[in-house]
Amino acid sequence: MTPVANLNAGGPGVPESMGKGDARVTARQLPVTLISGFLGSGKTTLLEHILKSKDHGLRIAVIVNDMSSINIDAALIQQHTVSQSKEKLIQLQNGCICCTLRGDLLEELVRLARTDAVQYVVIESTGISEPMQVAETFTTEFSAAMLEQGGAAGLEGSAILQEVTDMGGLHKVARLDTTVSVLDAFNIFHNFSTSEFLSDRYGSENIIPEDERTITDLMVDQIEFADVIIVNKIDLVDAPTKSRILSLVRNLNPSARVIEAKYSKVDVQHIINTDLFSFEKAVTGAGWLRSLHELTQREIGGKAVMAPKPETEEYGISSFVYRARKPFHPKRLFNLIHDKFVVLQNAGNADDESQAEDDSDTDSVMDTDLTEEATDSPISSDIDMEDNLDQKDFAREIDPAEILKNKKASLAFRGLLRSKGFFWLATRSNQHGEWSQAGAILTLQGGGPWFASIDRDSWPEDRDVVRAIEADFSGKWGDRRIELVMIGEDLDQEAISDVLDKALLTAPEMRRWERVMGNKNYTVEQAEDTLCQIFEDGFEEWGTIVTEDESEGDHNNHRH
Ligand SMILES: Nc1nc2c(ncn2[C@@H]2O[C@H](COP(=O)(O)OP(=O)(O)OP(=O)(O)O)[C@@H](O)[C@H]2O)c(=O)[nH]1
Repeated sequence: MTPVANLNAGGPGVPESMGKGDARVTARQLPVTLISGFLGSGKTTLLEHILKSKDHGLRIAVIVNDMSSINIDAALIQQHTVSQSKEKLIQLQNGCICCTLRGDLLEELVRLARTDAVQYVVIESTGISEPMQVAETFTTEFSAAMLEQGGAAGLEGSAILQEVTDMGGLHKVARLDTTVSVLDAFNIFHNFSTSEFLSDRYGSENIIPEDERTITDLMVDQIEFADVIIVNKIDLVDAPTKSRILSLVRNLNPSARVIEAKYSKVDVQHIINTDLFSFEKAVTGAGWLRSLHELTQREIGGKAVMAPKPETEEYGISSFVYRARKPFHPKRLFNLIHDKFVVLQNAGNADDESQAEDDSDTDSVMDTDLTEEATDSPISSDIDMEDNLDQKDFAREIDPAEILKNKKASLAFRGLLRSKGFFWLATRSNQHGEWSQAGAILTLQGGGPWFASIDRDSWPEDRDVVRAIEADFSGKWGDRRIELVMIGEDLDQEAISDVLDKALLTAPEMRRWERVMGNKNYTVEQAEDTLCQIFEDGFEEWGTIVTEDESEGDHNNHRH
């Protein structure tokens, strides 16, 4: 790395104190801008633009994955510094596949922070990384967890990890200032209508087998997480498409600064030293999801509905919240979604063995004598027989091309680009399900417990939080409910609500559900077993409930 002359005194990188006598103490926090974006979206073009720009007046160190891709001329090197690092996919214990910064990058950041040579760092992350996971690298918890698992994960540079942990985490020496996502305007809508996995597009040599992420999911992550979104290659789309894109991006991330660009030419002041990044904001989920709690009453289609404050309803992009205080019938939900979405279950927690066990468990439940509740009246009388599917149908595989066709042909779902929230399944009365759909891919997995199903002693202590929880309670079943935010183009709210309503328990089924849940002779397990016999449930097991404490820092577990 080349130290550079002409220090710009007084910039953000100037150390407050260099911790005399102890090389490990570093008082300054080196500000960092993290650039994400799909391959070919214009990240390298942006880096070159930043390096050439005189507007920031800073000496910047750029950390890239592939040095050959950046066209660095001698003049740029003189003013700045470029180093290379590789990100590496590792599997964390919680099953999450994280594209994280390797030890050598940590080392590089610590080293840069200790010198006066640079005042700012820009990291170009690979096209396949989720910015949230790179951002997590800047937390104390991450350094500690990585240190513990360093050996197993094959992580190099554990000496520096130890040092970073001792210092209290990377954030003591480096500060994430801004996260930027570069979007390729030409491809954005295409990326919403594909069922491709990353490995389909980028090949198995670049993507490890455990990586089950899809193109659409990754793009949505990159949009929803960013402080600044650069809609690049705007020259390649016509004016109406540009308006649709900007409207979609604003709906997906209302709090981001959205900038249109050609060849990534943006005012660098908008992406350097903005102080926009907040880890707290990032972990509480996408802006539009937070807006669940900032609802306004609006009139849509002649009906008064609660919906998030719309950023725009222009250009046909809009959003609304689907809500229900009844659970889904598992099989009817499955019938509704299985041929219109590629349904991924327990993403990142793939455990085929436990699934095999679960299957045998289900069989044994079916073989045992029905419990008292289940036998005291004919089960089928409450169920619409037309909806009955064989157990094996839950495992029916449909060609993704057919799924895409079906989704396009579905009045309810054809315009749906993104939906997210939580749901209540009749057979899983103590745990909420997490729903996240992006384009053709719908990911379903188990979340935390319903607060109504746990002792108040186990609730968070913070009064405001308790008040918020209580505000979600309604009637006998507490906070059990369905809340799904839908974002899309020319959304037919009535059609969506109608098909989802039809997947809920009917009134007689609900009475039956309530009888089982109200039966004091049942343990929790017996009640669930009984419900499983009444309402066929072939979805994969959700596994044990993750409590709020355990899931801290787990970006997938946005409860509110
Ligand atoms: N038409 C057009 N082309 C652009 C624009 N921005 C970048 N490009 C071109 O798109 C191609 C990819 O740009 P890069 O900057 O290399 O993209 P990247 O995101 O760094 O790509 P990877 O390094 O592969 O991840 C290059 O040929 C650029 O010249 C733009 O705004 N309009």
